[in-house]
Amino acid sequence: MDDYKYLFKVVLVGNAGVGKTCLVRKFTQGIFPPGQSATIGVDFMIKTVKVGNDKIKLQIWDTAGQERFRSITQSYYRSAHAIVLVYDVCCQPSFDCLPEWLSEIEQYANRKVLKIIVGNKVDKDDEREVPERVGKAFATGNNFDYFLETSALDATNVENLFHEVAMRLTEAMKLNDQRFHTYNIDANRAQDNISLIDRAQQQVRNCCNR
Ligand SMILES: Nc1nc2c(ncn2[C@@H]2O[C@H](COP(=O)(O)OP(=O)(O)OP(=O)(O)O)[C@@H](O)[C@H]2O)c(=O)[nH]1
Repeated sequence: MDDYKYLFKVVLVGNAGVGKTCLVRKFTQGIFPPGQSATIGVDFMIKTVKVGNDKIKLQIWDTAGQERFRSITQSYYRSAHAIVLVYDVCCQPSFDCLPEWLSEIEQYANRKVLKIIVGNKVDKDDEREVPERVGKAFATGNNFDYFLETSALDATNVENLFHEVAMRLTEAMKLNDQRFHTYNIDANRAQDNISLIDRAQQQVRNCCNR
């Protein structure tokens, strides 16, 4: 049976060629696709993970990094629970474009979206152009919720990335549920109060009517 506690929509964005599709396929299918071609528009894959005893369904949207698809991909931001902004640690221009991606996120995504930044391709350490501390500083300085370096090729941190997303969203959702529950209890109490007042007024009215 397809039972799960929550379904979360996770959207990957970032420059063309940074490895978004490879990250998604490594996580969902366990493979590093050879000769991965550029994404056209958007694509999505689903994987269920466990957070504690809860089954969480992740609907992972892989968007095209190419500029010509930007207007299509922008429409996927709004309903995202989490946005994973990916750059390539061996490609300085992909890091330099992060402010542009950030302003898109701020413009199109929900204000409360979980914002994660990922530096991919750490397996090519000898070709690294962006030091880890620089990525981390960008993440902290721009209020990202989480920063991680990954490799879709050798699987470094790929599971960690999506599990962290699932865990943080589940925590947020449970907190929200609790608040909602408390709100309902308060609302019920308020109802009780109103009905008590009503009854009291009724009695007063009855008294006066007598
Ligand atoms: N060494 C190494 N190469 C990677 C890694 N991830 C992706 N690649 C390579 O980078 C290239 C682009 O990967 P994609 O996953 O297609 O990149 P993308 O971000 O989805 O690109 P668009 O679909 O055009 O936006 C491919 O040749 C991959 O084989 C990685 O972690 N390490």
